[in-house]
Amino acid sequence: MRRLPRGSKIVLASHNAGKLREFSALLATSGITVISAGELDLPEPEETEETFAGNAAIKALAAARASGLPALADDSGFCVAALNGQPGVYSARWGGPTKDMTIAMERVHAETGDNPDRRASFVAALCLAWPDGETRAVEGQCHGHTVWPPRGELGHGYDPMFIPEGENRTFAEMTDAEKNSVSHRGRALALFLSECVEN
Ligand SMILES: O=c1nc[nH]c2c1ncn2[C@H]1C[C@H](O)[C@@H](COP(=O)(O)OP(=O)(O)OP(=O)(O)O)O1
Ligand SMILES: [Mg+2]
Repeated sequence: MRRLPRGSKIVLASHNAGKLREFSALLATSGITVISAGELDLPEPEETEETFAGNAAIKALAAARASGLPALADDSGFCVAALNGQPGVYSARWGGPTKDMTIAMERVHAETGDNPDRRASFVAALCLAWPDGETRAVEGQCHGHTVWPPRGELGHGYDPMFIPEGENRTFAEMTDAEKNSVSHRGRALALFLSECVEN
């Protein structure tokens, strides 16, 4: 399996500002230079797969082919036990056409109702794609539980309604560095750096 040389320039195949901010902090000391899909004006492909890994591959391959550079995509979501793992790969779509995360959190709350099972987790699948079509995937998870009402102004997405195991603050009450040290994305990226980048 091909590894990414240290010093590589890659495309971060995401249009999500919150993810991009977390990735730039996580990659700051890696020696990898990143340019975002937005900076290259790359389109957002349709996420037609039923799995995080499948959708991450769609996004990474589209960006790698369009840019001629290796591309790293993140497909992630919020999986609520009381909702049989929903919204899952539909997490962004639960926010409607404008991806309004207040609407998405309210829908999770409404559909959970008075179910006492508050377990939830975040999942992030990362896919590195090369312009010739080779791909490499890793996954990270972060388990915890939901709270209502939402708390905190930091973070993004469903962060204000999620408390990771061993914490009493929501992700939106933690700094990026604190969140990255335990999050699904932080864990997936640590695996990516150890398995997919030359050391
Ligand atoms: O750390 C997180 N903290 C809170 N919420 C999160 C997180 N990670 C993913 N999420 C939510 C946001 C979005 O509703 C969905 C991802 O959807 P997903 O398609 O992967 O991303 P996206 O459409 O926002 O941007 P893009 O596809 O361009 O990367 O899960
Ligand atoms: Mg998306």
